Amino acid sequence: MSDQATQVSSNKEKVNVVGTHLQNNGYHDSLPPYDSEKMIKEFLRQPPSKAVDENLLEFSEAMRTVAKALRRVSEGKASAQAEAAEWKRKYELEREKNLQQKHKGEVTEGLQNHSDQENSSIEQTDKCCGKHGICSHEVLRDDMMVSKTKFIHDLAMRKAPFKLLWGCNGGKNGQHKHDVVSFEKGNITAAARSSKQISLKWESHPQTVLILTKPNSTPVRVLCAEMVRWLKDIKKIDVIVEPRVKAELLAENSYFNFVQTWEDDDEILLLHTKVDLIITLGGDGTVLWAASMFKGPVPPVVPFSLGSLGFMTPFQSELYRDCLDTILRGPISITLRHRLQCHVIRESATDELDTEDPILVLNEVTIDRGMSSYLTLLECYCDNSFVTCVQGDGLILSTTSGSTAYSLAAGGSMVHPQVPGILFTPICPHSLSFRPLILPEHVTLRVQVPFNSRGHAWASFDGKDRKQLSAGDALICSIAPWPVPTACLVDSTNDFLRSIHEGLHWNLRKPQSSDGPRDH
Ligand SMILES: NC(=O)c1ccc[n+]([C@@H]2O[C@H](COP(=O)([O-])OP(=O)(O)OC[C@H]3O[C@@H](n4cnc5c(N)ncnc54)[C@H](O)[C@@H]3O)[C@@H](O)[C@H]2O)c1
Ligand SMILES: Nc1ncnc2c1ncn2[C@@H]1O[C@H](COP(=O)(O)OP(=O)(O)OP(=O)(O)O)[C@@H](O)[C@H]1O
Repeated sequence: MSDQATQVSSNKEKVNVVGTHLQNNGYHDSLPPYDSEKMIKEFLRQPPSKAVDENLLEFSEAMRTVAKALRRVSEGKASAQAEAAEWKRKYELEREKNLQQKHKGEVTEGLQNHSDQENSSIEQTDKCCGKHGICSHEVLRDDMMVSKTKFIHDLAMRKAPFKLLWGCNGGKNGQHKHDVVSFEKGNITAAARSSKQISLKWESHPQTVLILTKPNSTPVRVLCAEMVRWLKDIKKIDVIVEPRVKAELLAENSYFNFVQTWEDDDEILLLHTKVDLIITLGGDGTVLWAASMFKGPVPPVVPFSLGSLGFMTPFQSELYRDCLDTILRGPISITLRHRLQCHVIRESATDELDTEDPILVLNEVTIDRGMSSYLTLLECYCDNSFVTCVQGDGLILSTTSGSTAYSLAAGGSMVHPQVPGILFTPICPHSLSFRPLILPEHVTLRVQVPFNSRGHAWASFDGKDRKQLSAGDALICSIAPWPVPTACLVDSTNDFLRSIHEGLHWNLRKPQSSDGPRDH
């Protein structure tokens, strides 16, 4: 189209818009018959009418006001939803705490004759938390859930208690540091952070291990059978496996009759009350699988590598005896991997708390266009502020552990898993300036499919469990109160750097030789 033709066409659109507006406002008589090509050309040849210009200005001002009002309404809704999610999270934490206290009461009452050692370890824990306030007992203590029946109560009593300690450099007597910022004589100084390497110290011997395995793999099946024998015969440890694995073991040999499993999926909800340690045999997907089985607190995970990349699986399967010996003795360095807690809120929900069951992800939640060939349109809010509208293939909300997975492939940064934060990474955005963001861990994010979206969006959780999001549906996402503690081979930092060097060959380049030109 020539420039002139383009100009005429755009003028025609302008006249149509103005014409409609003026007509709607009762200006019938002053209007040119805007459906006639000839009259339009005539109209355009006339010098601009002051009345039309003023009306156009008034009209665009009105549109801007409407847009602002709509944005304010959306932000208000986002804020209300974020607040509701936050209250729900606080309520869940408070409930857990109360249950734990109630349980502690029951334990003390029922165990007056219990060994002094056991009682003193509980006291020590209270001291630790009370004194330093940052010990993770509140979240991770193994006996935290209430046992309503004697059965569960007994199981919980068999769990090996442990302590989590922050490594401190320079702190006197292992004193933990609280202040992030100190204020002395008007000078603001960042105090040394206490969140160094976390170590886990058993207070009694672990007694029960849950082994989770990648399906359909002969090496995994062979190793699993060998490990179960070793744990039972040499270490005298009880073993729990999935029903599928128990069937495989029994098909091999009736010796494995002692291995425990569950019959009903509801029993999975109570596993954390009796499992001291989880062992995974597989790749990163098996660690994700293990995490997904625990909707609340997660026992420490020891991931053995029987996959291809193994970002979260630092332990070599051939050396399992030495590794497990060290881990069962303790103390062990662990990485507390944060998870995201995701709620889908349907447009049809009657109130903001009327959500589907929350889903916890260790890597990421992805909202994409699924089978749709249209651009995804997603409105994003952070707490009560509008972030942006995503127009592209979708959006990834990732944990820092997931930063080396899908988010990395979509151009996000790699982040040390111990850094608390949420990665906001677009997938193929149709915009040149949409760079990925990293947001602080305390925010609540809301991603909504607006009513003018051309298609549905699809949310998937650690690459699984796809849910359709229709216009008006929203996904609310915040850091979950229950991290996944994974055992380190060396420590968090060493393991992370090793995984990006070995897994991704990060910044691998042939070294340049020293011969050739030099600065003098
Ligand atoms: N384009 C992509 O890179 C892409 C696409 C879809 C899914 N994924 C990832 O796959 C994950 C699901 O894993 P799966 O094993 O069940 O599926 P899968 O069997 O398809 O394996 C996906 C690959 O991602 C790797 N991976 C998983 N978590 C990782 C992590 N935290 N850091 C580095 N690499 C990681 C695995 O080692 C594996 O090689 C999803 O959470 C998502 O992050 C990646
Ligand atoms: N116990 C399990 N039950 C059902 N599915 C599982 C189980 N463990 C793992 N999976 C699934 O099997 C798939 C492959 O597992 P995993 O990623 O551990 O092995 P891999 O693909 O061989 O290794 P890598 O991811 O390192 O390439 C994943 O999608 C995971 O969700």
